[in-house]
Amino acid sequence: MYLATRKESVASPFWLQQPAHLAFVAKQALVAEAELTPKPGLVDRRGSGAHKDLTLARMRQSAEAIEPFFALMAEAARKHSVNQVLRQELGAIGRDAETAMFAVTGGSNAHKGAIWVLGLLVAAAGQGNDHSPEHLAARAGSIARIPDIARPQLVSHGYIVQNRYGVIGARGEATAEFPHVVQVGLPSLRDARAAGKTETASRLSSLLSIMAMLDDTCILYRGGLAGAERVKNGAATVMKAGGPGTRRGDAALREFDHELLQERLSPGGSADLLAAVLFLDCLDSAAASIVDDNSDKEEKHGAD
Ligand SMILES: CC(C)(COP(=O)(O)OP(=O)(O)OC[C@H]1O[C@@H](n2cnc3c(N)ncnc32)[C@H](O[C@H]2O[C@H](COP(=O)(O)OP(=O)(O)OP(=O)(O)O)[C@@H](O)[C@H]2O)[C@@H]1O)[C@@H](O)C(=O)NCCC(=O)NCCS
Ligand SMILES: Nc1ncnc2[nH]cnc12
Repeated sequence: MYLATRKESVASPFWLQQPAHLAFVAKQALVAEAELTPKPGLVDRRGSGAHKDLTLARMRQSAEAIEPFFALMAEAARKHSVNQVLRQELGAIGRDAETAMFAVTGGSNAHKGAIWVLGLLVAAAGQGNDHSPEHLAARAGSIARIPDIARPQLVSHGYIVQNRYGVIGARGEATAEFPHVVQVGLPSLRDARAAGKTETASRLSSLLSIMAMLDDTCILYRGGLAGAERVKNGAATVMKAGGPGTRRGDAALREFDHELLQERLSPGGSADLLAAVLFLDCLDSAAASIVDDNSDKEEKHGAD
């Protein structure tokens, strides 16, 4: 049986490229991220983590509310090449999605970063039939590098932290073509699966690997440089202890979660990037399994 290898370019069938389908996969990635338990400092099935204004129900409502906007982004991307007109349309749709998110969450910021990250990846996926993670991240990066000329001058947490500490933040992650998604989170997810870990432990491993490396502006805003250093070290300690799904790794994870709750630190940026990992993994696996199925049929025909 022919198995597509990761380096090969796998053409996705047309239905995988449909805006509604891409939006559904993006929404599911957000719901899967929110439901993944136990995540350090974040909202999960156990409760609100280090947040006062977010709950799992609100995260789900937010994901539902922004799903139609992902479909509009994919639709816009089909109509244009990577150019300024597309960038403006995506920016306008993204801001409408933020408004819809704030409306259903009563003003809480559940998914602003995710609208940005997944919006760009959905747009990239809407533009063609190569759904390999590397290709989508590169195309999304080239959209993100086009200036958003209609952007209102907002003093966001990310803006404050970028000026204070010189980190690149959510915008820099995208313009650099999502290194923490493609080079850190996705390999970690797949390595953990290959090592026989459960899907939950594999997703948690992916999250912790990202947390150990990312300059998360949410952590920096609340905890400063010292807090950010403690979070990176804490996540690395869990991974060095064997990672989630091992006795020592789970014990280290419990301790780490406790520390984040005490210090009110929540890695929202890392959570968004985990959702991006799950989105890319789903598209890639779907395309690869379809190639696998078709090739199997071709082989049988050949043998007849
Ligand atoms: C380009 C934008 C991302 C705006 O950039 P800016 O730097 O101004 O960003 P912020 O408003 O601070 O939001 C960025 C969000 O991105 C997530 N994030 C953080 N660090 C990283 C990173 N290194 N890489 C990737 N992503 C990162 C994070 O989102 C999550 O955290 C949110 C909660 O954060 P915050 O509000 O700070 O914290 P609270 O707990 O609510 O506050 P307090 O309680 O402490 O007061 C949560 O939403 C998660 O999603 C950052 O918040 C982009 O948004 C933009 O330009 N949008 C305009 C529309 C557009 O063009 N859209 C494009 C569509 S394709
Ligand atoms: N699970 C989660 N908890 C808190 N903030 C988040 N931002 C994105 N996902 C999150």
